[in-house]
Amino acid sequence: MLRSQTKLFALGKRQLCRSMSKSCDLTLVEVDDKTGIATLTMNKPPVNSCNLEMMRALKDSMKQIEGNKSRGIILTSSNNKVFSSGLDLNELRNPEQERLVAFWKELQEMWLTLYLSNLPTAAAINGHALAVGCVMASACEYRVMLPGFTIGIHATKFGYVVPPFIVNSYLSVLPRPVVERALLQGKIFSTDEAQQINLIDEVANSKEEALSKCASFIGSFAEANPVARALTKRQLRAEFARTLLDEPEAELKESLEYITSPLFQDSLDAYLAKLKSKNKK
Ligand SMILES: CCCCC/C=C\C/C=C\C=C\CC(=O)SCCNC(=O)CCNC(=O)[C@H](O)C(C)(C)COP(=O)(O)OP(=O)(O)OC[C@H]1O[C@@H](n2cnc3c(N)ncnc32)[C@H](O)[C@@H]1OP(=O)(O)O
Repeated sequence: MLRSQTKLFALGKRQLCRSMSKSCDLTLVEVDDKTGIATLTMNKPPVNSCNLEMMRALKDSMKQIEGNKSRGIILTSSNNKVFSSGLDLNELRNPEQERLVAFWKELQEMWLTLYLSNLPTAAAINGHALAVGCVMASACEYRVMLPGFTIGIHATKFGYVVPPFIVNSYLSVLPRPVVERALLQGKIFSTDEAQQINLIDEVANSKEEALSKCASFIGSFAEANPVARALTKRQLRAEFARTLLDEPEAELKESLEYITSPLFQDSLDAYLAKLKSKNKK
C-alpha cells in the first residue's frame, strides 16, 4: 500500500504542500499569503476518483490547512473537465477485507473532516462532480460551478443504496422533497439545473472566476470571530454528522455487508464494464 506523505515548500510568497503517492502528487495546497486562503487541488489523474490514498491525502491536507491557521479552504481540481468522479470503483470490486475496511473508514473520516471543518469551506467546481464528488462539494459551505458540467448522486441508477451520511450531505444543502426525488431518480443535474435548485450558489465562466467568487465568500466571514464561527457551524452540522460521530462502526458494518453482497458486486461488474466499453467504441 502506498503511504501518502506531505511536504512543505516555500514558494515565493506562497506555501505549497503536497500529499504524495509514489507516482504523483494526489493533492496540492497553496496558501495565498495576502488572503490566508488555502486552495486544495485534487490531482489524481485521470478523473480524481477517490481511492484510499486519495481520501487520506485529502483528509491530511485539510488537517494541515487547519493547523496552519489558514482563513478558509477552496476545494478544486487540476483537471479542467472533472472535479471528481467519486469513489474509485476498483476499490469496491471484489475487495480484500482489510483494505475495504481502511477505505471505508477513510471515507468516513475524510467526509467528517470536510463537513465539520473549523474553517469556511467552498468548492470551485471546475468539472463534473459525480457521486462522492458531489458529496464533497455539498459538504462545503459554498459552491461555484462552471457551465457545461454535471453534478449529482446517481447511485440508485446503477443499483447502489445511498448511505445515510451521503443522504445527509444533500439534506444540508437541499430541501427534503428535492433530496428525496433527486436520490430516488439518481438525478444528475446540469450546471443550470443545479443553480435553479440551489445545489450550487453561483456560476462562473472560468476557474479563476470560480476561485475568486469562493474567496469572496470566505472573505465574508472577516468580521466573525473564528472560534465562535467554528463552534456555531459544528452545532448546526452536528445533527447530520451524528451517525458517523456516534456509531462509525455500525455504519461501517452495514456498508461492508452491502458492498460485499453478490447483489452489489454483480451490479458493479455490469456498471464498470459499461464505463470501460465507452472508451473502446
Ligand atoms: C443501507 C446500507 C447502505 C450501504 C451503502 C454502501 C455502499 C454504497 C456504495 C457505493 C457508493 C458509491 C458512491 C460513489 O462515489 S461511486 C462512484 C460513482 N462514479 C461514477 O459513476 C462516475 C463514472 N465516471 C464517469 O461518468 C466519467 O468517467 C466522467 C464523467 C467522470 C469523466 O468522463 P471522461 O470521458 O472524461 O473520462 P472516462 O473516459 O469516462 O474515464 C477515464 C478512466 O477513468 C475510469 N473511471 C472513471 N470514473 C471512475 C471511478 N469512479 N472509479 C474508477 N474508475 C473510473 C474510466 O473507466 C476510464 O478508465 P479507462 O477506460 O481509461 O481504463
